[in-house]
Amino acid sequence: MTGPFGHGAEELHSPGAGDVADAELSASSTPFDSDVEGALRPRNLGEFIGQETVREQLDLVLTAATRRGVVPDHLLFSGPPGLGKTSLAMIVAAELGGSLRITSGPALERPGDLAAMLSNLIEGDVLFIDEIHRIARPAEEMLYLAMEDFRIDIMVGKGPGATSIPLEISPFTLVGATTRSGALTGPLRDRFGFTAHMDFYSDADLARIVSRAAEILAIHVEPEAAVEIAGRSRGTPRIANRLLRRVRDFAEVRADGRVTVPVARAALEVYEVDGLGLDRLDRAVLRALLVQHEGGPVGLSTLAVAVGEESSTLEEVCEPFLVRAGLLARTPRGRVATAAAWDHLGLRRAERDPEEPMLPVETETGPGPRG
Ligand SMILES: Nc1ncnc2c1ncn2[C@@H]1O[C@H](COP(=O)(O)OP(=O)(O)OP(=O)(O)O)[C@@H](O)[C@H]1O
Ligand SMILES: [Mg+2]
Repeated sequence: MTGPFGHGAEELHSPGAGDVADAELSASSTPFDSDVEGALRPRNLGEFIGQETVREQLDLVLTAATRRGVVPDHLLFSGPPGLGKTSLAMIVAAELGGSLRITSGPALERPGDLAAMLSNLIEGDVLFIDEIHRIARPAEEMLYLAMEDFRIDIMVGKGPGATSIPLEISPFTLVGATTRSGALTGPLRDRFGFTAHMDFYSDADLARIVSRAAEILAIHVEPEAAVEIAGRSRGTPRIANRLLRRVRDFAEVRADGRVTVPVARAALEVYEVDGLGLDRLDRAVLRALLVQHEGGPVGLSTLAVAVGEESSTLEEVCEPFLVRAGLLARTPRGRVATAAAWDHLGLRRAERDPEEPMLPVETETGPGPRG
């Protein structure tokens, strides 16, 4: 079917857009995972476990606005993947009784895409923009006016004859989520009235999350086994829920279906999740750092090439946890491994002449890091 919008629709499938979709698939979860994730999402602030500070602050913002009868300020949730940003956005809409419109930075390539969403909002709606740091510049500029004055300017025509028509939009609350708040421009960041910095969860909170998920999925998990799974979940609820499902598979196929500590341990060994919760990619990164680069310092992009991953995946997914676990440090000269990293992989640093300069690091695959 070809119509006046045929061309526009084709633009959506430009190679660039395809790359984005692929990157998203590999960086987050498979469609099947997200189905189950939906069932496990906390539905209100009371069900949301952990992040006490964020919960208290958010509760105040929402309660105060509701009492005054106004729409709450725009909210920004920042933190590594899987910590509950999308869940919190859904909770905000539920607590306010408005409906939730979901989009993402990469989907808002042209300002027209955003204008369509904004002009369809009704008062009290929550507009959720995931990965807001990836929004294209023209759409971002439209957002400034929309966030501040609940107004957008629609451009009509092209060239010198173009005019802009102001359009009122209904008061709404924008909820932005980002894994890289540092990548947000100053003007955009300044327009949020509240920023929630989500931190990794404690093992105790993760154990509660595992037990809650086990109950919803009707899996028998002993309390100590929940603690065992929690300890290997890299401080991340999404990983805790995923490990629980893999442990359940193992328990059903190789045991009597009940998850005990020995069952959990054996299962996690099969899935190559080690005692600290490092997975295959985390270990590959550490190994490249230790073996190929003698513990660093080495640039992030060099490490990414060594393990065949995108730099952004390393930076947003692996690195925050490796730093938190005390295995990796960031220095102005690059990433360095800590003593704990050598111990964890059971490797020993080669004896070296202390006078010998640390850089540049040459590897058998070619010259060392550039830039
Ligand atoms: N505080 C919590 N209590 C219980 N379950 C949680 C909590 N936070 C997250 N989860 C679970 O973890 C899953 C992932 O959370 P969510 O999708 O909200 O993360 P996210 O921060 O949006 O991740 P991404 O950056 O990858 O989009 C949810 O499906 C939910 O089941
Ligand atoms: Mg999300």
